Amino acid sequence: MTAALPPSVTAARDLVEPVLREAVDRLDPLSARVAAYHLGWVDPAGRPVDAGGKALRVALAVLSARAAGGDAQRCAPAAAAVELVHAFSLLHDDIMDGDHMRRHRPAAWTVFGGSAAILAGDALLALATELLLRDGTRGGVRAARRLSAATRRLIAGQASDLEFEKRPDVSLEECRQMSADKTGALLACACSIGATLAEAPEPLVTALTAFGADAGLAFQLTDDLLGIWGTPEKTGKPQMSDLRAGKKTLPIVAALTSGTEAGERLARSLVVPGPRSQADLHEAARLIDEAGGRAWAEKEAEHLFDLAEGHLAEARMPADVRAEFLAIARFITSRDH
Ligand SMILES: CC(C)=CCC/C(C)=C/CC/C(C)=C/COP(=O)(O)OP(=O)(O)O
Repeated sequence: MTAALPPSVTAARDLVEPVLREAVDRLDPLSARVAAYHLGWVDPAGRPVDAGGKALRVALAVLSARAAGGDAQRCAPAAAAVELVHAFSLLHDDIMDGDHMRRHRPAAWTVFGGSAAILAGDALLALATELLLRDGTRGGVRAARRLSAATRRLIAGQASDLEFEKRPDVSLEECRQMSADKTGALLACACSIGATLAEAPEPLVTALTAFGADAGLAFQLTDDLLGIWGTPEKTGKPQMSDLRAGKKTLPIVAALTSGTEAGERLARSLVVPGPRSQADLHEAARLIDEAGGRAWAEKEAEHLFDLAEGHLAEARMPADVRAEFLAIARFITSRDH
């Protein structure tokens, strides 16, 4: 069953959006225009719209402050910083992958051009650092260090993702590491940044980080599944673009390494050079399913949800905060967008 976006996400977005808007307003006019479009606040002509992302990382960051008994308002710049790193990564990812659609709209680079989109991404990354350094406490410095380390892992994961496109022999373990870096590291940082800022006891920060790492990998597995079998009307992105680009996502690698006849046939079809027809892509999706890649990914996402839940059970925090963390983790594994 598909879970709905939990209400805590909307409340956190309302808290953090003014901080994001104030930060983006300080950018040069071109970067500010591209960023406002990419963040879903305006249309290409600059008229106000409401077309943003799900704001999951913002919600997780605010929850992590509440888990530590910290002040949600004080955590808003840190939550905004995490969202800005996420926004930077999507802006650049669409350029690298040549993807034309993001969040049901033309990707920013198709509207403003690649150079302007690259600059806007760079500007968002710089803003993220500034926002974190505004909190001059020891917790603020630790939080800035953690976000910087997570950003380095996100970049390392993206580097592996690109490299794997050209390699037919990627192992499931390599693919898992790439996904943990590309997506899990920032989710883990979001889940612990508020507690880090509040200088919470180390066991709480460790448990929240572990929760976020497992939920983050489950997030990427679900994203990989939606990339093949999702509905573009819901995801806001074209179907099959990973397969078209030769990406080694987890369900694909699980199928390729399954030792099945379908996995062998999939491997042979993926090494054929040149553009793939819609029929070829549907056949590849069928082979992934037949080789067990889809079932494996669904089961693995469920297993990671259980692990994430276990980490939360170990941590001391108010019961309502735990319930809200779990609702987001449940959304992550059963979402359709
Ligand atoms: C350095 C670089 C270019 C890195 C790219 C890394 C990258 C694209 C990781 C994918 C993460 C992911 C699944 C995003 C969708 O998040 P979401 O569904 O929460 O997005 P939303 O904000 O649109 O809801």
